[in-house]
Amino acid sequence: MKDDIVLSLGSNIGNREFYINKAIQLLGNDANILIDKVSNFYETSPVGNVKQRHFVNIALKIATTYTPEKLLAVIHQVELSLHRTREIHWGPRTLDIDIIFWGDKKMSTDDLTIPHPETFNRLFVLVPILEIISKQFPFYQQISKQIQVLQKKDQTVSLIKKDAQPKRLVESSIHNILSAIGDDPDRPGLVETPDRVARMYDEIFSSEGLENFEDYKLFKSKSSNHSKMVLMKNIPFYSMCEHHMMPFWGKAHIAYIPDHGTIIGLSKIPRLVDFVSHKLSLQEKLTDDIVDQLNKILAPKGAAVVIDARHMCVEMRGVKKTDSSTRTIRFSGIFDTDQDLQMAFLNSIGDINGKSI
Ligand SMILES: Nc1ncnc2c1ncn2[C@@H]1O[C@H](COP(=O)(O)OP(=O)(O)OP(=O)(O)O)[C@@H](O)[C@H]1O
Ligand SMILES: Nc1nc2c(c(=O)[nH]1)N=C(CO)CN2
Repeated sequence: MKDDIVLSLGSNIGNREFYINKAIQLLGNDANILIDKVSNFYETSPVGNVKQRHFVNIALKIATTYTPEKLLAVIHQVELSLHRTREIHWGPRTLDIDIIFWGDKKMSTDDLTIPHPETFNRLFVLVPILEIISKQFPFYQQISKQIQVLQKKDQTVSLIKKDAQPKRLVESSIHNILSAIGDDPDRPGLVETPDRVARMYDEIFSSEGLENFEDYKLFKSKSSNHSKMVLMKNIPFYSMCEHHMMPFWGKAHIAYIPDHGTIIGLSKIPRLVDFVSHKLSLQEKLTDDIVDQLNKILAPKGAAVVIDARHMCVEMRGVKKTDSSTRTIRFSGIFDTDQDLQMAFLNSIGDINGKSI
């Protein structure tokens, strides 16, 4: 990991700051990528002939063990996860990531040109980059000179107030809530609470904005055993209900019948449960999400999910039914029609009378 690699990110559809933050998070989650510096966020006028909304742009300095081609593939995957489609050249997008510099490397293939060919025509690329590179960076002089040239043209690039960035928005909202409930957000016990809650939200809502579970590997097996039920039970999860933003938590029991010997790595099933539960949801929705994702990924002959959960919004407020638990069940494919299979699944997870978790 030696070259300073510089990326430019832009978004002009939906919640632009959210998409940019999510992309930073997804890139940072990759074990082969180290995020070294993140620039401020800028609102920029669209460059090119397409009439469209203003963009939010930032620059990242990263290090990676990937080759440029492999990094481009990872970038395309991140763009895809964030609903990026390629319709209009230079047109609106939820997210665009370009590789701008790779140290002082110059290369050009059918798929990749470094430095990015438009770099020195784009103020929205250069201004954020200048902020995160050192004076020793190979293109430093050229970048700062070209910024002065472009500033005389019609491209606008203005710093977005830090308060408009998602983490800051959560912090200021929590600060307001603390005041609104009659507490003093500035007392010693609470001064760090907004920052703590914002960081916690990053963790417990890490799947917000992501539709598809992608962290899995499928295997093909010829063994006839692999047409039998695969069942994983007692998978613990924590989620937050979308009605009250209060926790609900419990255990998921998941089974599927492989089709044509296609199976999924076992550790990926709990990861799938984490994926669907790390966003605002409902128990019913979580149950459906697990089945739907399994169907999408594996196309099994059938899938079955039982979730037993306790809900803070039922126990701590309103009806206050402490210790009550809720069971949701969903079958698909042959589980839907084969009652023997349903019973086999329910018997295997035990406790079909729904004893508390
Ligand atoms: N340095 C680079 N960084 C990212 N993509 C590049 C680069 N050089 C060439 N490409 C190629 O450009 C293709 C189109 O990229 P993309 O759809 O992001 O274009 P665009 O955003 O419309 O235009 P631009 O790349 O000028 O911002 C990519 O599939 C990739 O193969
Ligand atoms: N301001 C701004 N304009 C653009 C951008 C962008 O990210 N920011 N991206 C484009 C295509 O890559 C085309 N035009």
